[in-house]
Amino acid sequence: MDIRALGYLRIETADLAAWRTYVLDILGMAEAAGTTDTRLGVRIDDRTHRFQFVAGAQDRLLAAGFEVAGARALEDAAAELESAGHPVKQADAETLADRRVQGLIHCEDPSGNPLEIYWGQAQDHTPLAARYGNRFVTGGREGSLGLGHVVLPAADTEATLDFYENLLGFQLRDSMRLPPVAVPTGKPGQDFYWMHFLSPNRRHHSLGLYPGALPPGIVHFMVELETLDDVGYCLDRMNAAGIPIASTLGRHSNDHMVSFYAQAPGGFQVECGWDGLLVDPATWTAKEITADSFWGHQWNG
Ligand SMILES: Cc1ccc(O)c(O)c1CC[C@@H]1C(=O)CC[C@]2(C)C(=O)CC[C@@H]12
Ligand SMILES: [Fe+2]
Repeated sequence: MDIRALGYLRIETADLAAWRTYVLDILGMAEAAGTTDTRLGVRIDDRTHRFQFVAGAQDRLLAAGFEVAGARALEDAAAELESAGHPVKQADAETLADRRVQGLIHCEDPSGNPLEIYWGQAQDHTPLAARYGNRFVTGGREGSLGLGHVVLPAADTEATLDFYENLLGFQLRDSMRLPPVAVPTGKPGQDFYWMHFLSPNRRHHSLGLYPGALPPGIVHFMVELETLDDVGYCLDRMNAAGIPIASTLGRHSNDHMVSFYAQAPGGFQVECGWDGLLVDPATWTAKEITADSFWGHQWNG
C-alpha cells in the first residue's frame, strides 16, 4: 500500500474552549476556515486543516488521517485492506465535504485505532496567520512530511506493527524496550514491551506504537517548529498559562528531535519539537534504541 504521510488528526473533546485556547494562543496555530461553535479546524500549513476538534461527550481520538497519492492508490488500499481481512467503509458525501477531500475510506488497525485513508485534500492559499511568527515543519510546499507524528496505543503490539509495516507499507525505523512500569496495562509477566517507530516518508517517524491501552486513544502528537526559539517561546507560553509540562526539554536518540511535552486538554500530551531527522528510506536499516534521549526529557509524575 502506498501511504504517503500522516495528513490530519480528528479529536473529540469535552472542552472545546480549552483546546481553542491551547492550539491558537499557546501553540500558535491558526484557525481554519469553516470553524463553528462545535467544530474547530486548525491550520499549520497550506492544507485547509491539519486538525479538527469536535465538541462531544468524551476526549478521544476520532481518526488519524493518512494520505495517498490519488484515486487509484485509494482503490488499491481498500482492496488490500479487505483482502487482508480488515473491513473498510466508504465515506459518505457529508464526510468528504467535512474533510475537504475527494476520496476517503474508514478502517481500524488491529488495536482498534480509527483510521481514515484519503486523497485530494483542498488547499488554503491564504497566508497562514502564524500568531507568534512561528512556522511548522510539514515538508515545505509539498507538505510531504505530514503534520508531525502521532503515538497511538497498540495493546496488540505485534499485530499492529505487522499491519503498518507489511500492509500499509510504513518503514520500521526503530524500536525501544519499555520496562513494565511504563506499561501498566501490559500483560503481566513480561520483562519488557516493545515500542515501535515507523514512517511512510523521510520524517524519521510519523507513527509511534505504544504497547499499552490508554483511554483517549492517543498518547501524544508532535508538531515540529522551524527554529529552537519557536520551541522556547512556546515553552514559555505553556508555563505562563500554568499548563503542566509532562517532560522537560531533551533530545531524542532516534529522530534527534529536541522537544518538550506538555499536558493537553483531554488527558494526553503534545510534543513540541525542532531539528527532527530526515532519513533516506533507501538506505535506512531498522535499529533498537536503548535510551529514549541523549539528554533531558525528565518525565514528571
Ligand atoms: C522514545 C521516543 C522517541 C521519539 C519520540 O518522538 C517519542 O515520542 C518517544 C517516546 C516517548 C514515550 C511516550 O510516548 C510515552 C511514555 C514513554 C513510553 C516512556 O515512558 C518513556 C518514553 C515515552
Ligand atoms: Fe514523540
